[in-house]
Amino acid sequence: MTDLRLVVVGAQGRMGRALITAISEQQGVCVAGAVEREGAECIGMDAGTLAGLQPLDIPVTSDLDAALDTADGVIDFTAPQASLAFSRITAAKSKIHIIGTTGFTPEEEAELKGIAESGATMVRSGNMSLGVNLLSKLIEQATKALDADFDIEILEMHHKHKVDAPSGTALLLGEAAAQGRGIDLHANAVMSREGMTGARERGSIGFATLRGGSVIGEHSVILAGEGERIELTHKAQDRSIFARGAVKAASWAKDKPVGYYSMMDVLGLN
Ligand SMILES: NC(=O)C1=CN([C@@H]2O[C@H](COP(=O)(O)OP(=O)(O)OC[C@H]3O[C@@H](n4cnc5c(N)ncnc54)[C@H](OP(=O)(O)O)[C@@H]3O)[C@@H](O)[C@H]2O)C=CC1
Ligand SMILES: O=C(O)C1=N[C@H](C(=O)O)C[C@H](O)C1
Repeated sequence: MTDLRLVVVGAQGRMGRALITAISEQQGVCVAGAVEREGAECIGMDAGTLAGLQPLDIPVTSDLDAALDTADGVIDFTAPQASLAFSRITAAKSKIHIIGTTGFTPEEEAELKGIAESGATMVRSGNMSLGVNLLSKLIEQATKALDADFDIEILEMHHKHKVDAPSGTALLLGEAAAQGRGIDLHANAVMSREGMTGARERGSIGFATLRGGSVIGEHSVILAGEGERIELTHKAQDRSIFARGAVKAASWAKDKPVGYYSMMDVLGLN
């Protein structure tokens, strides 16, 4: 069987380089293209060299449209507006589009879903790791079993370069907690606290964000009751967990109909 041919967009980024490495290491897939923004200093450079590997004979370009002519799909960990622009291309060409980008507004998310349904086979998740997706299932079970006497608080820490908050993972875990409790996340979320906030509202879901250093990604969901506290935590130690998850999603998507899927679909956890 021929390899699944994948283009990495945002090739120069932290995740772009981890993706080139993960695709190169895995059987059944290959790097078919590497795309960066027009004018980026890495345009023309070899994708393998960019990722710190042996040369792959794939030069970085700024033209996703052309790169996709000889590829099956795209893996995209970039920025919300870039992912939206790329999705119009993947949908027009009926390709696989795996999106790890976070920080979409609810309106942008709805737009992305509509574009996917018009032609792409899209998998999008705020976290592509097996561990976080399994954790979200455990959180759903825990919040289903415990009533609102247990306060739900979600704490996350990431590296100093991260530009969106709360993280995509924190929101994903918040959705799982809300789902377990049978409530709407957005109606019950408290995204930050400052000053005379008043006492905590029963049934709300609180978020707290820390940023610093090189932390790859750490998330805790705390269920705080009277006299006891449960903490469910995931700590990412290497970006390869996200990259391997994204490659798995692309392989899974290969024979799936056009549509908008999540990592829970890929992992059979839905
Ligand atoms: N779902 C998951 O499992 C994970 C998600 N993420 C998410 O992935 C995204 C990227 O993270 P990270 O790699 O750390 O960020 P980086 O800033 O290191 O990388 C993003 C890359 O995308 C490029 N880019 C942005 N806009 C465009 C464009 N229009 N055309 C081409 N390239 C573009 C950037 O180029 P430039 O620098 O020129 O802007 C940069 O090279 C974030 O949203 C992050 O939250 C990260 C890890 C795991
Ligand atoms: O920006 C990052 O680095 C990460 N972003 C994702 C998120 O927003 O949750 C996933 C991971 O935690 C790393």
